Amino acid sequence: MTRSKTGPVLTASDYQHLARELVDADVWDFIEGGAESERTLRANVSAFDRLRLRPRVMTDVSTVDTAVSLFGAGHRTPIGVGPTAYHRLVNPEGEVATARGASAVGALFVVSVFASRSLEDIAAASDGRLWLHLYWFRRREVMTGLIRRAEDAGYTALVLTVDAPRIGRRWRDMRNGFAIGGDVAAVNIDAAVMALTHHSDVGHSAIADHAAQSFDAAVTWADLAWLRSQTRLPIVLKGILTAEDAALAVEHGADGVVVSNHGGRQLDGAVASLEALPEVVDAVAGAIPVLFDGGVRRGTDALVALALGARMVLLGRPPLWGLAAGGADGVEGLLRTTTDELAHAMALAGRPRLADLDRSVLRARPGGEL
Ligand SMILES: Cc1cc2nc3c(=O)[nH]c(=O)nc-3n(C[C@H](O)[C@H](O)[C@H](O)COP(=O)(O)O)c2cc1C
Ligand SMILES: CC(C)CC(=O)C(=O)O
Repeated sequence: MTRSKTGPVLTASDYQHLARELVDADVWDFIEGGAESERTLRANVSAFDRLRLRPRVMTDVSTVDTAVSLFGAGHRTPIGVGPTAYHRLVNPEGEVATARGASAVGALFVVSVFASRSLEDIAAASDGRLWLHLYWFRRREVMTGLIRRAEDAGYTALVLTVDAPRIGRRWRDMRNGFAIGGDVAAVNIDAAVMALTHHSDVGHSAIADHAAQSFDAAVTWADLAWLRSQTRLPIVLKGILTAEDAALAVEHGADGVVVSNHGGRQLDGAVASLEALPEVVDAVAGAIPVLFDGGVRRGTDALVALALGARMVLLGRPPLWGLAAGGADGVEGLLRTTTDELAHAMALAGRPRLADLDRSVLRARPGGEL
């Protein structure tokens, strides 16, 4: 077990405290921060406090099964690593260490298009549960090149993030003049395309300036047909928060959606992820899997999202805390801890299989709503 100066590392919050000591202040702000006044960032976490669990008893919980399959592939836990950019900001091995940690627990790892290690090196370190995340670049050949490489390296799905036609106004990054430091880079994309990300200018976020230059903000639902024509891999849309968009995603042939507000980093004031989950699940009505991210910090949070209809839960910041605190072992420890907490909660809630998790597990606190 990992130990810190103050005792054993038992929870995601313990990893967070360890990581904070080790990460440069501007990088810490980049990781922890959200858009503008960070209302949505806070709401993502506090939304879980409004629900209570309704445990059932005497249901034989002698074995608890957390295995789940998606698009024909098995995962040992429904808790995966969501796409986050530039893992080398917190550990020299970067995404290669993350892949090793995720593989050790049989968890999905969604690799960011802004990964700081090559897609091929990450694949070589993984036991194969990898998806590739994409933004929609103005230069579509950047996307097609990445898709070919991901297919060749054995990535099994694409995650297109649709909530970032531009990057949210992240005041911390703007004040810090945050830019990506010299020896860290988005190595899977042509350096000329990424040049602006290294340009520090107080009052500006370099990653926001880069996105304004290179992301295609004109994309509409009709464009999805082009992406569909480029690959046979399942396409999952990340950043869906409404029933309307969930229905459009199904109509336009998406293979899955991720209910997400990008960890409160895009539209400040947007609905908390957890609040949006029921309407998206209802609108999709079982047609495609619904995944979830935002504010999951404990196994019981994952249990709540799964009970509301998520098939899988992704973590954004917590794996970065694990990676900063302990490299591959830290990622493994963080994911194992959170999965163990989930299994424990399933046993004590009297629901030993993921299929047993439904809305009957939950009730709103008095005065609240589901
Ligand atoms: C440092 C950092 C980098 C991120 N990079 C990306 C990214 O490249 N693409 C993306 O779709 N989402 C990105 N996200 C958002 C996460 O995928 C995820 O939606 C969010 O962090 C989930 O919330 P959580 O941190 O509360 O778990 C990033 C988040 C953080 C904290
Ligand atoms: C480099 C950024 C554009 C990655 C991202 O999506 C984020 O920081 O939230």
